[in-house]
Amino acid sequence: MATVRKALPRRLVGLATLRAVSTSSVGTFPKRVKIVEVGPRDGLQNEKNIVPTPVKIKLIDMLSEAGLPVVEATSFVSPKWVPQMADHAEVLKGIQKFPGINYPVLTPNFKGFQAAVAAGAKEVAIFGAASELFTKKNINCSIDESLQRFDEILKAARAASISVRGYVSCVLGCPYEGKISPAKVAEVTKKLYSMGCYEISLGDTIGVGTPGAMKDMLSAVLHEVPVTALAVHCHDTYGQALANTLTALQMGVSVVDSSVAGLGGCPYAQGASGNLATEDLVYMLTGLGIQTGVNLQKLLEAGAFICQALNRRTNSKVAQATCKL
Ligand SMILES: CC(C)(COP(=O)([O-])OP(=O)([O-])OC[C@H]1O[C@@H](n2cnc3c(N)ncnc32)[C@H](O)[C@@H]1OP(=O)([O-])[O-])[C@@H](O)C(=O)NCCC(=O)NCCSC(=O)C[C@@](C)(O)CC(=O)[O-]
Repeated sequence: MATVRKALPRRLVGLATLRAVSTSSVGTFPKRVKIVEVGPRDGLQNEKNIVPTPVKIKLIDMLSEAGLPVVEATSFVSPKWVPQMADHAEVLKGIQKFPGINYPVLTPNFKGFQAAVAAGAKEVAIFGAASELFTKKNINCSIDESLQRFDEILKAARAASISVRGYVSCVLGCPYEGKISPAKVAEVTKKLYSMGCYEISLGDTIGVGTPGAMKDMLSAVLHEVPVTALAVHCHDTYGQALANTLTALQMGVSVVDSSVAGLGGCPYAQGASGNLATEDLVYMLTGLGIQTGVNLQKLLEAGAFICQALNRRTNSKVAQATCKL
């Protein structure tokens, strides 16, 4: 009598069948991708209710346990502007610092930089934009003024041997100006690179981009800045984040920002939804045979932890498919 094989539970099929395949048929990809986990900062900064500091610390520790090489921990911004990040020093001091993992923090100005260094930051991130209006709304100055502030940070950081990452927001569209030209993105990115940022993350802040727009924008930026100094940071408002990221990988980018459980949004970009979910990114990269060093099971646990703490359903498709939340 033929044995009847029972179907695997649907929630297990994806993980059970997930295996690396040769990527030669789908294009050229980097062998390894560095994932910059932005959940504790970008993911939480927009939360209305203040998340208790011990929850933030536990989340970061769980993400470190999961093997993320970079976990953006918090922002040394004005608590009047972003109250959720007011506990920045306690968070940075309270987390376990795993060897080999970087914990950058956002610093909009010299005051924030000094506070970050005093709290033990070894890496900071400055954040500019390719849009005048967004820059004004987000950090209350013009693009030129922002670059002057960043230059001050970069000089002090160099003297203190602190690495500086840069962000350029609104690379595929702005909530206030609409269309942003790839040439403007390339110009601002080049300036941050020339000033000394070792890596520049190109942010689709409101998640309006499509793979074609990503290709056009990156092509312009790649004329000015080497691909090894670039990262992408895609919000998923229109469901394009994974496709846009894949396009960037095909163009040689090997650093990708993402947020556990797809949490996130910018307080000064209303309607923007969360980032690309880290779980979904790791699932895709594993399937492509691209190394990340991330333990997907532990990452799913970190996502379940923060969703429970926020009383929120996860935005990660992989987590939805594999967890009973
Ligand atoms: C830049 C400022 C401070 C200018 O804000 P301002 O009001 O022009 O600042 P100011 O220099 O006039 O100072 C006003 C008050 O803020 C204080 N202050 C001044 N600086 C700091 C500081 N660093 N830390 C703490 N306090 C600070 C300062 O001491 C003073 O206090 P008061 O005398 O009134 O008591 C403000 O606009 C700000 O904090 N903006 C941050 C906005 C933000 O965090 N946005 C989200 C991050 S960006 C993002 O999410 C996009 C990204 C990166 O993910 C990529 C993407 O998706 O595209």
